[in-house]
Amino acid sequence: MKKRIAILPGDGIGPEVCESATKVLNEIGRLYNHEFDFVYGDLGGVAIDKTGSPLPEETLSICKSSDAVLLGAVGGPKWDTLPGHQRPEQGLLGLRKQLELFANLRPVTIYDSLAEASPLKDEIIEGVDLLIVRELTGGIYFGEPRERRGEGEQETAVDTLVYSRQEVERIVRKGFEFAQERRGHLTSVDKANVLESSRLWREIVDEVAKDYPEVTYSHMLVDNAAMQLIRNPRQFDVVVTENMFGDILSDEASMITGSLGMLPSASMSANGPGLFEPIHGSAPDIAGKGIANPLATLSSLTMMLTFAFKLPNEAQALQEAINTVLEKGYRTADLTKDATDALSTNEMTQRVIEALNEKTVTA
Ligand SMILES: NC(=O)c1ccc[n+]([C@@H]2O[C@H](COP(=O)([O-])OP(=O)(O)OC[C@H]3O[C@@H](n4cnc5c(N)ncnc54)[C@H](O)[C@@H]3O)[C@@H](O)[C@H]2O)c1
Ligand SMILES: CC(C)[C@H](C(=O)O)[C@@H](O)C(=O)O
Ligand SMILES: [Mg+2]
Repeated sequence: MKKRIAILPGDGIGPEVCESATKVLNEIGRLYNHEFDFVYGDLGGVAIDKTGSPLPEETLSICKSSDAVLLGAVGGPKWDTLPGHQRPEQGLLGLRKQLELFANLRPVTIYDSLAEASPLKDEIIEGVDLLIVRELTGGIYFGEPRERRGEGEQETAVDTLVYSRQEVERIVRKGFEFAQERRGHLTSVDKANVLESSRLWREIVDEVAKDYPEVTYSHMLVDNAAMQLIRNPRQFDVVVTENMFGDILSDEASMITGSLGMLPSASMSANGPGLFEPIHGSAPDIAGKGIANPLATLSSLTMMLTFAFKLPNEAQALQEAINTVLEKGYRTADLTKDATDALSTNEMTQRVIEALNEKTVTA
């Protein structure tokens, strides 16, 4: 199989984790006889520095003409003082919007061998397997107007939270579809006790539910959901929620697994190329040190192999390789208290490549 993959390393640790991903993809290509062609594009701060824009036209066209997009991360202190609409993060938001990536899947799976890395007790995290389905192209991230008004004591700032019926319905359907394929339970998270947009969301969930009679579902307010994720994460199968709630809850949920460096994501449109990225950011505090955990990005590759390329065997092999390195006790610094034993990004990548080879040889 021949596939073209747009690689957008971005800023901070983005290039470090993307390098890990391209090495692993090359190895999968070699072992399973696929040709993965990489086309590189600039996004975020690096793109601002080169072109003045966080999302250059060329990057967009590279993505549109590829079979899948891999993204590292964007942003960092260097660009923090730019006005909102010129920031690196706007490049990512623009890309999501332009590629119509309305459905963001963030699976939270526990690795038994990593239990000690989680701040939660073993009996709370054991067996956790949930999927956050986050709406990605609407809500307060994109509503207009977004502006500052007035000056001095009179100054105000405005963000707008808008959802159309169509935007809500298509993501809620995704939530029900995934629940149907999984354990058959959907939790819809909103703030319907306060927000009008959440009341519309709730109505639509009740309507769409009629088309999925085999799925049980419930509504949960987002503040309670934040607490329940820590109290009893096993109660969740699929969580469907709007853009900002999904952003916050997924970072929180990553700590059930032990580290933000573990959580992958896939962003899907109705038909165009999907975008695959770790949920973490550019981690300026560790950028350039070669110590970032690449496993969130490598897990995002398993999602790419599954969803974009329909290569379940290769996806499974990579997932098993990740399991193997963790079972063998290999840890990057974010996953261990004993920093002297911590592996670098490159060493962890090499261990995954070795595990892939062991599996293929013994298969
Ligand atoms: N998708 C994205 O591109 C994305 C996502 C989130 C944040 N950001 C941006 O990243 C910048 C930094 O944001 P932040 O510090 O709030 O969040 P962050 O996710 O970059 O980092 C939060 C903490 O987690 C650690 N961490 C994150 N990923 C890690 C990894 N793979 N291995 C080990 N440790 C890891 C960091 O070192 C840091 O201590 C901001 O500009 C923000 O806007 C970008
Ligand atoms: C960088 C930022 C715009 C982004 C978001 O809020 O969606 C990030 O936090 C994420 O989770 O992908
Ligand atoms: Mg986030």
